[in-house]
Amino acid sequence: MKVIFRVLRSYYGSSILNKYKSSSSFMFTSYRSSSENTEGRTEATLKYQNIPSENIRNFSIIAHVDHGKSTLADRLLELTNTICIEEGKAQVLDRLQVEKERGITVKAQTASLFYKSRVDDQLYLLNLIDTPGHVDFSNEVSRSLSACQGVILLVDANQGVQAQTVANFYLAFCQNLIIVPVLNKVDLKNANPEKVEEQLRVLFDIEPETVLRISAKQGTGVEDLLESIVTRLPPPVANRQAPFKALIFDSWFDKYRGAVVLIYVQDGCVKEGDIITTVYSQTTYTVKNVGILRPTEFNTGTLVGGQVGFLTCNIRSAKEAHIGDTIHLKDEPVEPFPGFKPAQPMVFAGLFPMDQSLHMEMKSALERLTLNDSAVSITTESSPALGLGWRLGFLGLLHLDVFNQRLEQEYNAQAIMTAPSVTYKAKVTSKKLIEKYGSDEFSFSNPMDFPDPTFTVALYEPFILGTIITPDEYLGGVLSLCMEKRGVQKSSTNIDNTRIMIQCYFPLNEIVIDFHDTLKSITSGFGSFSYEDHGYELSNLIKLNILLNGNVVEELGTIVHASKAVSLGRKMVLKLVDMIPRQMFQIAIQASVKGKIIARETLKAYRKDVTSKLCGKRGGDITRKMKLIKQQSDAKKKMKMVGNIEIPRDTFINVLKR
Ligand SMILES: Nc1nc2c(ncn2[C@@H]2O[C@H](COP(=O)(O)OP(=O)(O)OP(=O)(O)O)[C@@H](O)[C@H]2O)c(=O)[nH]1
Repeated sequence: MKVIFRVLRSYYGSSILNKYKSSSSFMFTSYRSSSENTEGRTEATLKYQNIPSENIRNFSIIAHVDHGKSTLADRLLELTNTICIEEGKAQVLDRLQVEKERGITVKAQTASLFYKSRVDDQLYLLNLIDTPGHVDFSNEVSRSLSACQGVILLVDANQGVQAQTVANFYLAFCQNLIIVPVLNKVDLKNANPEKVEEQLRVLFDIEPETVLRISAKQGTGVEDLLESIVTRLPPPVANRQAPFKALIFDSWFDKYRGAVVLIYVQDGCVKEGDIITTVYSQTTYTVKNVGILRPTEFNTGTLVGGQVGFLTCNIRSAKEAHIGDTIHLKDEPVEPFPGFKPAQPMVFAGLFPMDQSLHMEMKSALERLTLNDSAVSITTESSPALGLGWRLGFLGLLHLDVFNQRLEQEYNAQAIMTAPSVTYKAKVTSKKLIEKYGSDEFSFSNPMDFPDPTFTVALYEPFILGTIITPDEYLGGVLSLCMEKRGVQKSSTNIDNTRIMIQCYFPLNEIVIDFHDTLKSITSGFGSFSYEDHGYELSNLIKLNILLNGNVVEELGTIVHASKAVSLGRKMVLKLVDMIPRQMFQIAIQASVKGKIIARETLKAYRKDVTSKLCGKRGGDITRKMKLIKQQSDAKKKMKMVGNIEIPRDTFINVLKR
């Protein structure tokens, strides 16, 4: 997936560069204070290349959302004189507008820092990869980790271990990375480092004496952390004499230079002008630029074993820059890296232009945005009510929301996004469907593709394993919420004397819309949630249809578990009565399952004569009459005719919102 929010690099580039005027007294002062000076650059480049792989540390900071990763990254960049942060301008690695507005990291960013150890007086190259904390972007985390030998596990000393801390710990642990546990925000009045150390001991077997305490905001303890990175994390294992072998672990699109790929060089060396081949796509390119990120691009002309940096080679489509692919020199093949599990979209939604005449503009905006976000899946879709559009697949709701916001902010594209749904699977006996899908088992996410029950052998829905951490006092409310969402408890663990961790299996459909928000509100903001995929399970699913005056409205159909059909049907017809404007005839609004009506409301007839109020004194003014009729006809454009019934376009989305 390539949410390449980094296209914005070009927007922020110059201002960031200005910000980075360093007042360093460190060994790179010469090149930074004279960064335009070729001699200075060459000297710096040489020093950079001469760093042996034993003096390189590739690491990530992993943590629950808001525990301070980006603030710590700022502090590390500042302390190593990589940048000079102006007051009030924090989180320099969060560059996208959405990141700045929402205060969250969406896209992992990389920065190379030079650090002179106080202990052995040697120069180290530290490659820091900042990662997003939200569960929707965990594929960014696991990708970043593949270029690392160790991680800093950052935990807020006030909030303690949260659900995403657990998920991230296991991601790093399963990749055999060395973990440096760090408690952040120790400056806070309510910080309780001893208690959080105990949680780390209970949950992860981490000895309290190995835990560092810092305040990323104030800088306390961050120098000791830099020293620990050098002493506790291992260097990469690299053979610079072997043939060149590198892993692509990230990429973004630059309209002038094509895809810019981030690589981890395991062996050998690559330089500008080299001819390289990618193993997966079997394409050959000439290397144009090679360098490191500080955190903006700094050309070094070469990258050697153990290093992390960028490379451009005129890759015209981000799809060619396959994440997880291996690069080698042409005619010098190597054993490829195992690669990554591709990002699996979990949540789907239809996207339609507000105005069908803007279809082409929307198409081009989508193409550009999905180039930079390869986790978004896209297929075309058409709906009689909403026109031509697309069906998009996202990693989660936040991903969907961020995508929608970026589409509007960066491409000025006004879209209607339908209510999110998940992908179901069906096993059928219908010859027509077997022919259509090429198998008796197929996946579908659109209720319009729900197979006829007469020819359906089985239906399956996606499940997840959810981890919830909550203070004890909210346990009752949390368990009721889990039951309401069809959760089945797997385990519960007391992580200290006030908090508990519960693991439950849930149908993804139940948690996709508002689970996280409800959990936050019933736990007064103290509960946290993260989830991982748990495959498909057999489920008693049915299709709920909505009928207007006896005609089924396909766009209002939805897939639901049989146990919830009646309550959902009731809720939908009640909402529709409020949403559909009264018309000149009575409308029967019904919900049905397998042809049986399960809920009904009636919308009374009403004729709106917009000119009636013009009777009386000003009744004869024709221009005013025309104006009102025009206003009414403009409003009608926002309506959709279904049979002879007018429905406001946004009804299709709002009725399914819970
Ligand atoms: N008091 C105090 N506040 C801190 C400290 N470190 C970070 N914060 C604050 O905590 C909030 C979250 O910090 P971020 O650095 O954005 O957290 P993050 O982990 O990068 O968040 P995501 O990118 O959304 O995952 C910000 O308001 C910071 O100013 C600290 O050491 N002390």
